[in-house]
Formats: sequence, C-alpha cells, structure tokens
Amino acid sequence: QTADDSLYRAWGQKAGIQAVMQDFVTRLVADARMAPFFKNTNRDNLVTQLTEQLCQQAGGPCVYKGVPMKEAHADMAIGRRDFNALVEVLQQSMDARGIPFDAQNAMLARLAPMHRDVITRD
Ligand code: HEM
Repeated sequence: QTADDSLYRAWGQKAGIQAVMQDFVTRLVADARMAPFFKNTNRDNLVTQLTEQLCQQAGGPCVYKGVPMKEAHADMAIGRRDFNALVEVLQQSMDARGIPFDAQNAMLARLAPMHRDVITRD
C-alpha cells in the first residue's frame, strides 16, 4: 500500500478496477479498430494483467508482474492513432462503469507516459 491511495479508492478498489477492465477488454475485441490487435489474446489473462497494472498505478496494494510495457507491445506496429483509439474505448468503459470524471482523468494522466513504450511507428 502506498501513502496516497485516493485514486485507488475513487475507482472502487480492486473490484472496481477489475469491473472496468472486464468491460474494457470486451469492448476492445468488439471495436473494429482494436479487434485485429487482440485476435490471439487470452482475454482473462489480459483482464488480470490490466487490473494489476491499473491497481498499482492508482496507488493500490498491487504489483504488476506481467511483461514490461515495451516488450509486451514490441512488433505490434502500434501508432499514435491506435493508441488514441484505445484510450477512447477506455473512456467508454470508465463512463459505463460510472468512474467519476476526475478519477478518469487522473488515471489517464498516469497511463499517458506509457505511450513512449507502446507506440513504435507514426
Ligand atoms: C497506456 C496504454 C496501454 C497499457 C497500460 C497497456 C497495458 C497492457 C498490459 C498490462 C498487457 C499485458 C501484458 C502481459 O500479458 O504480461 C498488454 C498487452 C497487450 N496490449 Fe497493451 N497497453 C496499452 C496500450 C496498447 C495499445 C495502444 C494497443 C494496440 C492498439 C495494445 C495492444 C496490446 C496487445 C495486442 C497485447 C497482447 C495481449 C496478448 O495477446 O497477450 N496495448 N497491454
């Protein structure tokens, strides 16, 4: 547990984060822009890894132990447009699960720097 877990609590702790990630992965595989990236993906594993990742980023008592971001997204030829589309789908999920707007933006701000490890082409 970190000193400031207010964002973690605003997201409804681990159960709240997991519910958003379940919704998110369901939407990703249904989104025409995103589906091609995830066609060989184990959904349950992705939900689990994303939940750990966002729990940690929110200041919760989790440690992400999955593949490092750069490695996980290498060779996928992800561009800025793909990244923005994924964020758009995440916003749909956060809205659908009733995450407060401030808590949505705070999480996006913590995830945004990861674009450096995820985007590998124009
Ligand atoms: C801040 C943005 C992102 C975060 C935090 C994130 C996070 C993650 C995490 C935690 C994993 C699991 C790694 C593991 O299994 O150990 C993963 C895998 C993956 N991500 Fe991302 N990701 C982001 C952006 C993107 C974007 C923009 C795309 C494509 C448009 C993408 C496509 C994928 C795919 C295809 C996998 C592999 C799933 C599999 O088959 O195992 N990600 N990501």
